[in-house]
Amino acid sequence: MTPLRVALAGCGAVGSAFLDIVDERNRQGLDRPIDVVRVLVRDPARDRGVPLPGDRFTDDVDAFLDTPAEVVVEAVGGIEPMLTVARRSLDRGRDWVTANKALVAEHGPDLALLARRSGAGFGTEATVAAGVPVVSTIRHALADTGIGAIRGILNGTTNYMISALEGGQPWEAALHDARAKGFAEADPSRDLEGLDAADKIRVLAWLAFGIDPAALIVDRRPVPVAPRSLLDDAARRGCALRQVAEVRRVAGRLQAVVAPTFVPAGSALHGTRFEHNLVEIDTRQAGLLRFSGPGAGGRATASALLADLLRRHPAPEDRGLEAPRSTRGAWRWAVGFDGGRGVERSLERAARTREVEIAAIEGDGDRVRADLGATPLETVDEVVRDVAAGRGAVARLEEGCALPRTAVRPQSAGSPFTPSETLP
Ligand SMILES: NC(=O)C1=CN([C@@H]2O[C@H](COP(=O)(O)OP(=O)(O)OC[C@H]3O[C@@H](n4cnc5c(N)ncnc54)[C@H](OP(=O)(O)O)[C@@H]3O)[C@@H](O)[C@H]2O)C=CC1
Ligand SMILES: N[C@@H](CC=O)C(=O)O
Repeated sequence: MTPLRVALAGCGAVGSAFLDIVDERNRQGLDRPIDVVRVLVRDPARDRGVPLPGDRFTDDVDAFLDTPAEVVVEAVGGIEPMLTVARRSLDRGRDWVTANKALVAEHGPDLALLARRSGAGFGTEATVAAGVPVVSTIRHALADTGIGAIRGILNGTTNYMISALEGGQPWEAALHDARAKGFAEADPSRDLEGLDAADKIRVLAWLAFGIDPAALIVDRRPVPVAPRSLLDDAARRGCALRQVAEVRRVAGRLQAVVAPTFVPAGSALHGTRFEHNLVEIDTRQAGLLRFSGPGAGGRATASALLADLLRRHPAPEDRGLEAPRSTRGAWRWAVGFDGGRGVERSLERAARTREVEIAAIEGDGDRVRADLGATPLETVDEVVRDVAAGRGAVARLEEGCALPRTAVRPQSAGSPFTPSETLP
């Protein structure tokens, strides 16, 4: 298969994670290989420990643009020189896939128009909420069905720092960690002052309401430095502090805000912690939709870049996986045993006696975890009793598919499992 040629702009937190993911994917050898033919950086001589030869790196924008590639992936940030690189790439009909929300918030509609004219793809999934697919949800899955409001936590760095402060970490140490983990912008004041979240809410407003994102005025309030006293105030009122971004239709107009906000304890906003993001979409037809997951970090963002890229250059339908001919081998009950010598062999024997299939088993003698095939609960109970009684092991039920009880068997007398922390 001819490889798909990609030119990558940027090899920081996001760009280097993109190279790692591409390398892992190429090694699996299942899909069309991706060849990253050029990487644009400021310092091409620096050893970055990435799976790509050093001679692919350049700081020369013209050399970067002149390298033949079907797709340009951008993970640099800021307006220039990336606006020029985007325009020139799209003009040439190259797909442009970007994580740069500042650029899309300022120039998204112009770039989308350029892409339409040249027939190039324009992928922006990675600009908002990193690994959480809200961009394509709003653009494609919801299309023009009607959105009343979008609200959520859109900045992983600020949320990470607030969570760290809640856990007793000093503010400066939290900032240090957020930078070290690759969450923060090159200038972290963009995170804390709400500029990053404002760019993201502008991008979402463009996609949801068709407004020029650059024209949307966002009422933006910075998170104060070391907001310990705000956290305490919030707690006294049964709330927690979060940086919340929102855009809402009000009387035929759009109102947008990014601000440190008291949110009720126990709410989804409160439950969103560390670098996770939450996006709530108030839809006219389907009610409130909620999306959450890692909203910052190299790998989560690179995953969104790769998804945009693969949407235009899909993998072949046949991935060499065989469709199962029966449901045998699919797990139905996950059980674990602690203690009791030889518990693994005892489990195998009990399963054989009761004609229960063991789909997978792993253990180290005294601790065993097994996936049992589709089996009525009372048979699972019997197997577990046999093992636990004979070996003195403690059994845990981790997960199971609640098949109906069989008519012929008596109801089990009490559960042989000890309560498991993995089940609510
Ligand atoms: N980090 C994250 O969690 C997320 C980031 N994003 C966005 O992704 C983009 C990249 O972020 P991130 O990887 O964190 O940033 P980094 O600061 O870690 O990396 C930026 C990269 O761009 C290169 N670069 C910077 N300026 C130039 C320039 N003028 N010419 C050529 N190369 C340049 C740098 O080169 P060098 O290495 O030589 O300095 C570096 O490799 C930004 O738009 C960001 O907002 C989006 C979602 C999440
Ligand atoms: N700095 C941003 C990175 C992702 O967009 C954030 O913290 O959310």
